[in-house]
Amino acid sequence: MNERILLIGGGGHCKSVLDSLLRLEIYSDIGIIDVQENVGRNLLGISVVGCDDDLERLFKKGYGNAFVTLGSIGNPTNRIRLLNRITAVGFRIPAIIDSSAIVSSDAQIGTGVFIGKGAIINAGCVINTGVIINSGAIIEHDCIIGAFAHVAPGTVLSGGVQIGENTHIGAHSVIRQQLTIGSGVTIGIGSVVVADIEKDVIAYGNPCREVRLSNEKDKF
Ligand SMILES: CC(=O)SCCNC(=O)CCNC(=O)[C@H](O)C(C)(C)COP(=O)(O)OP(=O)(O)OC[C@H]1O[C@@H](n2cnc3c(N)ncnc32)[C@H](O)[C@@H]1OP(=O)(O)O
Repeated sequence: MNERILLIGGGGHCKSVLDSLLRLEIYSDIGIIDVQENVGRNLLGISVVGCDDDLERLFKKGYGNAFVTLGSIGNPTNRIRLLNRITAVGFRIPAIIDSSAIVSSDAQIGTGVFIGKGAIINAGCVINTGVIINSGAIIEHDCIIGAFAHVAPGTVLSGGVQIGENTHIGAHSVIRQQLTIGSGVTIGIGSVVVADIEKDVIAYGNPCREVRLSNEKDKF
């Protein structure tokens, strides 16, 4: 346990990732990157050691790993920007999987992926770069989750579901087997999805219906 890691973004999602990380006991030194006014504060006993402008300096100081801990509900633009930034600096970017999650050895997990407490990823799944599989989500066999998607807590993806890039699946939703949900979609909390959903829409309800197109106002 002699590796050091920076967590990029010190809000609520960081707290979840940090809690998982502390239980894993992989890293000897964890630092948080946040806005300038938060430098010196701490989260779960871990210090905010700098802001975005300090990344190069901290990399040279020996923080070899970094992980984006900014959350998103619908628009992952900032998560993508930060992942590109830490990649450019040269950090190694791990996947972080909570010790209580069950992940099939037959699943492929990309870099920068977070898998939260009690989540299940079954055989044949592909979880692409920067995806968040949040607490208690069940991703059944052969699902493919596009980069930077967020599957919120308690969601159930039946077998063979495909989720597009940047899509948010609202907490406690259920998706019928073999369906495809496009990229840039937000599915509302508690939805029951029984048909494919096209890209760039907001959809919710039981049965889940496309309500309107995604636009900048909607993507919060
Ligand atoms: C760890 C974490 O916390 S992860 C985050 C988990 N959270 C989520 O996943 C939240 C996802 N977001 C949602 O579900 C949101 O409700 C959205 C994106 C679907 C809609 O948000 P908004 O556009 O702000 O909708 P708003 O709250 O104004 O509601 C508009 C209407 O839609 C209805 N509505 C909103 N969401 C839903 C939903 N999920 N199911 C059914 N109806 C809904 C509202 O009741 C309202 O109806 P009305 O016009 O008859 O009063």
